[in-house]
Amino acid sequence: MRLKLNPEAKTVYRSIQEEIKRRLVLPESASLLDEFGPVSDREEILRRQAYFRGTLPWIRPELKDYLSKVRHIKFRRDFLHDRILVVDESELERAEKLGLCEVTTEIEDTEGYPLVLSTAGYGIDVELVPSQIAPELYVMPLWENLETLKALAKIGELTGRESVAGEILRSLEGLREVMEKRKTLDDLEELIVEKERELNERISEKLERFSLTLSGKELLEFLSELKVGNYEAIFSHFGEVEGEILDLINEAENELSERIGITIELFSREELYPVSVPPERVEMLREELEKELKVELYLRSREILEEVMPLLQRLKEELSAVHELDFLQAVKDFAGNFTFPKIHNGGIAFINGRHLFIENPQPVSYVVGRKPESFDVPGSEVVKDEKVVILTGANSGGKTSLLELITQITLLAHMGFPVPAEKAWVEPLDELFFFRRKRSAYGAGAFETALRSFVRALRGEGRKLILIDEFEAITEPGAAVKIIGELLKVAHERGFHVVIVSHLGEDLKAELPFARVDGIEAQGLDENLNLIVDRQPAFGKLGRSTPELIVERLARKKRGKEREIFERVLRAFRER
Ligand SMILES: Nc1ncnc2c1ncn2[C@@H]1O[C@H](COP(=O)(O)OP(=O)(O)OP(=O)(O)O)[C@@H](O)[C@H]1O
Repeated sequence: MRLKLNPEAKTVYRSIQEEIKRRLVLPESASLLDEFGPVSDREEILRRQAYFRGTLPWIRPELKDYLSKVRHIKFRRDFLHDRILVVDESELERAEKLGLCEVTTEIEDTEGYPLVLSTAGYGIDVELVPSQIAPELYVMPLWENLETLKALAKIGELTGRESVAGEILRSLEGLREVMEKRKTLDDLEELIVEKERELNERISEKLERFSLTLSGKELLEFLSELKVGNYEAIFSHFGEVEGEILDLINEAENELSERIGITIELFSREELYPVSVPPERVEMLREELEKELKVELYLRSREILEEVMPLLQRLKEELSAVHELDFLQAVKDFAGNFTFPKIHNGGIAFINGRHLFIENPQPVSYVVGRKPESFDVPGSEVVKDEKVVILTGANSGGKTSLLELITQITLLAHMGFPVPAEKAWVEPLDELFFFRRKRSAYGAGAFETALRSFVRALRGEGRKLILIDEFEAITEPGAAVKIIGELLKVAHERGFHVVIVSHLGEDLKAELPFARVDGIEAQGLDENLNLIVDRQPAFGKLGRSTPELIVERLARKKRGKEREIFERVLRAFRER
């Protein structure tokens, strides 16, 4: 059963959700939070508390960095055009149904396919299962998500639950060499152009040096040999250079071969300078390389998949568990130093509660309904398990904030979450109402609306907590006492718990003997007439109002006749 909330209580619930949501690192984890909506069922609350008690201690702050690196790994079925499967007539239908690649019974059809697989002994031997026909469909998504796998392995270490990712990563190492060659293939043209340029540079250097050595005495010899027609000597001179250039070309080709893993003759030997690679030769090389790599990638993938296949189910589970971990780290970050409330019987109480949205709030202790035995807050001796409480006090004393704090603690408790307090007791409710003061609403219309919502909260049965912020602001004080007084009597008769903020504490108290009046006490005013407030309400004690404090301050400050008048006004307050 869900805890019913009126619109303003719902708004508080949403702001709590937002606080937790903004701590998630993966947006998809948000759906988990929705499963923790407030419920009225005591068993369910206790079950959730047990769940958090069991899981939150495992959550470490470093987890967040690794969770943010996890991406969903998608394994997609695909039709692969680079392979053909040769099968026996009897298997044809089953093979085609797999829909992974072209299937045939004729060996002639395999022409032009880099990969020929067969269940009938005509190519690489396979069985009719996707993991043998298209192992790349499993292995490539893993390879493309190395970061995710590394993060999962680390998350496993951090949470003390060993991940299968480590083992998968070790198997995937077997793919590195092929993948590096593939990368070289992508950059093939660039690589060759670069080699060509480098080679031509070196040859041109050599030629330059050669022309220089020829410039002196040698040139004269050269000419004289030319005159007598001694061509052999001339050629041997040139031959030496030619040999050196060929050496350079071989060296460059060897380097390239090593990079791409096959032996090649790329550069033309006809024209030695400048050397160049004919484009058709680059194309041929590319095709040959591609074919080789396809086969290599297939074989490697198949080997790896054999090791990895039994781990994939666990991997999937770990990937979805990541969202749960993300949810838990957000809860821990939000509620790390909170406490689990005790399930209470009759009302709500907390010691040193801290408002969620006030920075460095003064902790406040409060009780509505049955006072727990260990509620040992100073001044609480006067508390008599009152279900209806009238909260009074100076302007800006923190009355609205206290109602908000009660709402926050109630909501979190019903979500099964820990609450921002040192100790807390919460009775599982059926309904929670929070009525804010409508600052801009005046006049009969606004009054009527407020009255109707209050009465709606009062009708019907169930365990209810009703929080009302200053109802009389929209009506005359005299009428307000009558209306509020009567409505609070109804609430009391029905056993509902109510906290109502009001400046009419004194008058209401006279009408309602069963109610408690608490006051947020201003301790005084500072020299700028700012209130010095103790946010902790005093139990069973009316809070002094701001005008009273101002009168008091003036009475203390002034002299003579003026002072006498101020003192008389002050006495009027005290005698009320
Ligand atoms: N426990 C607290 N610790 C620190 N600051 C607080 C606390 N409670 C309230 N305040 C601050 O005091 C200011 C006034 O609070 P709030 O509006 O709740 O007072 P109020 O009594 O409802 O005032 P009003 O009489 O105008 O309705 C706010 O700025 C709020 O942030």
